[in-house]
Amino acid sequence: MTAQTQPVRLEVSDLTLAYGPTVIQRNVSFNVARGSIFAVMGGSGCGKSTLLKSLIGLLPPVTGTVQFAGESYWGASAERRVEIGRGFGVLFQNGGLWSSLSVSENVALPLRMFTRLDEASINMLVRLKLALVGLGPAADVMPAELSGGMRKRAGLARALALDPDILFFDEPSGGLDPITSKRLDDLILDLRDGLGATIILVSHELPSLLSIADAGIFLDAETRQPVAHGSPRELLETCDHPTVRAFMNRERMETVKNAGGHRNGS
Ligand SMILES: Nc1ncnc2c1ncn2[C@@H]1O[C@H](COP(=O)(O)OP(=O)(O)OP(=O)(O)O)[C@@H](O)[C@H]1O
Repeated sequence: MTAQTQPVRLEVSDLTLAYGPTVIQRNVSFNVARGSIFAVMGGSGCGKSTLLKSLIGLLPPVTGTVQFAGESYWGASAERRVEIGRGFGVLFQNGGLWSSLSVSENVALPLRMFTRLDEASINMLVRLKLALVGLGPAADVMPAELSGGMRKRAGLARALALDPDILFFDEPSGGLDPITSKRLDDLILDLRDGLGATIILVSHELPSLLSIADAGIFLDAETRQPVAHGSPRELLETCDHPTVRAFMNRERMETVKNAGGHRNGS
């Protein structure tokens, strides 16, 4: 079964998002199929992170609905929203690690907070999650000692700690060199293909978008609404909206420029 024929995992209808009186986006509607990677695209400041916030419980929409597996998220009680949120795994832009905790303590944190597992079980799960992202040997390392790519992978291990139903990634490859970024993309594809994960991803890294996303939406900062729906490849090849074209061309130029750029370890 392809991603397109899978049941809908997330359904967003007619969202309006605002900070106080300032509307950031309106008329935002899309579906995400179970086991697919969905990209939220658009230029700087168009509202990608704001949309993500409204999906993970940090910003109530002004109007519209968000449904997970058919259940209205913002229509549910606060207690129920916490329960639904237990099924979310979130990877923040900089990895979002606690600097005073080692890598393994960071990954253990959600297990300690949200489960009644004993220490031995927590240790075993932490080892499993770190192995999954290739960070087994770095279990005792402090975040400050990690490279950018390792920090993202540690954040990913923590996002996976509670075996989430759905993963949200904010700029997973932002700030990484092309090789490290490609490794992270491969890891994200493994999560989809190996574990059947459903992933919502905010990104403006074109190579990454093209290689991993199955579908997506393009938000426009000027009109404050979505101007295109489709996979990044479809938008690149067929969309003639000027903002989308400008984004694709600019990101392509950036990619060419960065191809000879710096190389960090991962
Ligand atoms: N807490 C906030 N209060 C008021 N305005 C905000 C807040 N957070 C973001 N904004 C504004 O909302 C708009 C959208 O911001 P957002 O971070 O969602 O955009 P983005 O597309 O994720 O940008 P980028 O790609 O640069 O990260 C911007 O104009 C931003 O200044």
